[in-house]
Amino acid sequence: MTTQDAAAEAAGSGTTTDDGIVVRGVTRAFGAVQALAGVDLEARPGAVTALVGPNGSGKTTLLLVLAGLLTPDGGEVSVAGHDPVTAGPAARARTGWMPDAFGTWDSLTAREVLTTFADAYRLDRAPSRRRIDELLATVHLTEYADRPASVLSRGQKQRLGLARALVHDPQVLLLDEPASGLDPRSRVDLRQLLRRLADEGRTVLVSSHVLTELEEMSDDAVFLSRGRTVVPDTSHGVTSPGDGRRTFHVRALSLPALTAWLDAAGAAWRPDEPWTAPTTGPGGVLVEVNGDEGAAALIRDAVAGGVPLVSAAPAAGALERAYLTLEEERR
Ligand SMILES: Nc1ncnc2c1ncn2[C@@H]1O[C@H](COP(=O)(O)OP(=O)(O)OP(=O)(O)O)[C@@H](O)[C@H]1O
Repeated sequence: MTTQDAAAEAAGSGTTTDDGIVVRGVTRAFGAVQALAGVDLEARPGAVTALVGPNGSGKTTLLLVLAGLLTPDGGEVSVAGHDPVTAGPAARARTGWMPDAFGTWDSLTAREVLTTFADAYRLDRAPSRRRIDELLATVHLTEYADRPASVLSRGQKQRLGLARALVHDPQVLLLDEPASGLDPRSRVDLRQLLRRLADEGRTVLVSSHVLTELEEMSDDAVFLSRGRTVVPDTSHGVTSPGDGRRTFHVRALSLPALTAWLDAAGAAWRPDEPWTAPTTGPGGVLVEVNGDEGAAALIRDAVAGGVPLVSAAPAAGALERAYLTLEEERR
């Protein structure tokens, strides 16, 4: 069985294999502040899982626990099949960690920074040298490979931090606000890279406040509020995270033709905005589909059925709407 097969099987069965992340009832306090108050989370291989929550909800604390950099007070954690506390070296060997701000040693070159980490992971020198060259190219820092890290801009340091997280070819990637400081082109590159890593069967857990960006790259979402996992109110049409269903915005030259076809096909749809009067012209609706395959089937069948489709794309804003249903103030 390939990694992808295993990932598909895990996704299909709703269980997480040893290549994913499982968190059960994890707690962690800092003095009187209960940063994690019982977090449950599963992130599956082959998927990008978004970690979403207001300031102070515990995202960084949770990622530090998963990276083995902070010991939880209680609960169970498994990262790529290992407990980061009791099997730290084994867990860290399979985990790539990218903090929200990557501190480098300014006197080292970009290449030396990566070589230092490769050495710390006890990787063989020759293959790791090749891998470091590839990673520097992947994050568009080849030009800076032999220049001191002190000359790197904030965004370039972030990209070096991403390469650092990947240096030992980890199964699980933990990224805390990876896009902060990145320019638009680098953000697109990051999205595509994370998508590719997930498609290769890796487990990617990424926290960000930029929900539109998370929406474009994530398959599942986990919401944190006051140190707990919460399930947002999905009664207003927000796609439930983790169930593989997605909302697509579908537009056609004739709204009546589109809705009549959707009704006949038994598809679940709703207006994309309040309708004040029946329209006979062009328009769009939001349709629930079962993953990308469901979307592809919908588009194919609608076109075959004579619906004059104009566009069909993942609906923006579902994560944001889910987020806004969380009844929590920032702390
Ligand atoms: N080292 C620490 N000492 C004391 N309190 C801490 C420490 N680290 C985190 N906290 C507290 O724990 C809570 C959770 O913080 P955390 O950084 O995990 O939140 P977050 O969701 O990552 O927030 P943000 O979105 O602002 O990055 C906050 O109330 C924070 O003040």
